[in-house]
Amino acid sequence: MRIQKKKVKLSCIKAAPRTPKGDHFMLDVATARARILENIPFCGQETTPLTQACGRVLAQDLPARRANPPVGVSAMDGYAARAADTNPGAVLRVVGEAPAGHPSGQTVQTGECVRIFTGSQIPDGADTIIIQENVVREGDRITLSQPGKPGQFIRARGQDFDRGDVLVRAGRRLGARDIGLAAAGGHVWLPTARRPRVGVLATGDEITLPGDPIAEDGVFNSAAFMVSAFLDQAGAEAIMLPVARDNTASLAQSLAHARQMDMLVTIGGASVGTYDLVRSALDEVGLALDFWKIAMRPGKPLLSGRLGNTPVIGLPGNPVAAFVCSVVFVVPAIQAMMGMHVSPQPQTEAAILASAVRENDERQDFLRATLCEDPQGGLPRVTPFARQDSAQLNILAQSQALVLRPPHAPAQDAGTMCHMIRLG
Ligand SMILES: Nc1nc2c(c(=O)[nH]1)N[C@H]1C(S)=C(S)[C@@H](COP(=O)(O)OP(=O)(O)OC[C@H]3O[C@@H](n4cnc5c(N)ncnc54)[C@H](O)[C@@H]3O)O[C@H]1N2
Ligand code: MOO
Repeated sequence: MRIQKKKVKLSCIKAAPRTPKGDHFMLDVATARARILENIPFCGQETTPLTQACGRVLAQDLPARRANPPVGVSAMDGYAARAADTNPGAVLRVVGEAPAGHPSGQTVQTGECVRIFTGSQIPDGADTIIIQENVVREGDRITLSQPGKPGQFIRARGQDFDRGDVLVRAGRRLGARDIGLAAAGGHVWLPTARRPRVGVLATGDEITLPGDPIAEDGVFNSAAFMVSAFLDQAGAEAIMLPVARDNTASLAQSLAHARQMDMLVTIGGASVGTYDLVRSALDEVGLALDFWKIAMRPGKPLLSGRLGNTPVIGLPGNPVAAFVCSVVFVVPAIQAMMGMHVSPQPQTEAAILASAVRENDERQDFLRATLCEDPQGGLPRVTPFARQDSAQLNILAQSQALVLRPPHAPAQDAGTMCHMIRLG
């Protein structure tokens, strides 16, 4: 299968949100995610050397260029013989030797054998391997103490895979084992999806680069570093843009380069304050807005749209909200852009609540939680942190899971089941 450049359904993107319900309307999380994913174009492919392909996404099915093993080979050090000759006590004549990589070229006749090693090609006529521990050798004779069964210790040609077999499917993010398999199949260059170039644009007058002099009320740019690291980890090439200030001129200057990116992610300035200007600045440069505001905590002022062909996701400025929205929306969008299969619903796991939770309001909650595996193999137990403020990075960093709570979920006691997303 070759990944086709996905036709973008531009019809879905209109100059105005598809939900003309006013600025108080919040789209549900599942619909927001599905709408982001349905408008993601494939980022294109390139050829990558095998040595640099780990972590990249395969863009075409990879057929084996030859069988593995390419010929029948021995799985042990010993003697290749005819099984019919190998009764215990039988004496065979050693007529040759076949080190791995040096086939003997002989045909084993009745009463004969060939000295053989692990990985050596099986000589014609032989159909069994007698391991060397089960023979006594004197000169060019061996005396057998064990019989040999046909096929014993022989790896048949193509036992692992045949020529033309698909080794790795398009859309798979390659791990070390896939690299080994591709190498075994004779590939040294792989067709991979390009790493999507994602512009990460933090905004705000208070936002300062770590290391720079900082005002008393200044805030270090944690969110852009965190989101960029997370996107790099997911296979993208995050490009951290200079921080835009809270004025339309600065935002317009930063957004001028956005169309050269495969995706633009803004951070902050997404809410309703006087200086939350990201949406209006994006409007100025021609954003086709799909939606703004979702029923999610953290993450309410999330924005999605398109600048020309470049998908734009506007993340809330609170760093925890920016990260959780990256888990639920941005990384899946990057994965879809690289041709990976992404489910419209976030992949969750069942877990047991280790502490009680309150009833929920209209926003779907993603509670930061610690996780404890059950040594008996039952469901893991999750404990949401008491403090769920979306500015608390320390708690986010200690979290191992996000516990999902649907809108209007009733209060739940400790010991009841819930669903969670495991954090890596
Ligand atoms: N009246 C209302 N106020 C707010 C609402 C609302 O619905 N009505 N929503 C709240 C929610 S929810 C969120 S989330 C925030 C998001 O606001 P913005 O996206 O406009 O973000 P900012 O105001 O720019 O920043 C919020 C907060 O995060 C800090 N920040 C911003 N960028 C970064 C960064 N790159 N690294 C670290 N920290 C960052 C910023 O200093 C603020 O403290 O709005 C609520 N308000
Ligand atoms: O998205 Mo906000 O972080 O709920 O505060």
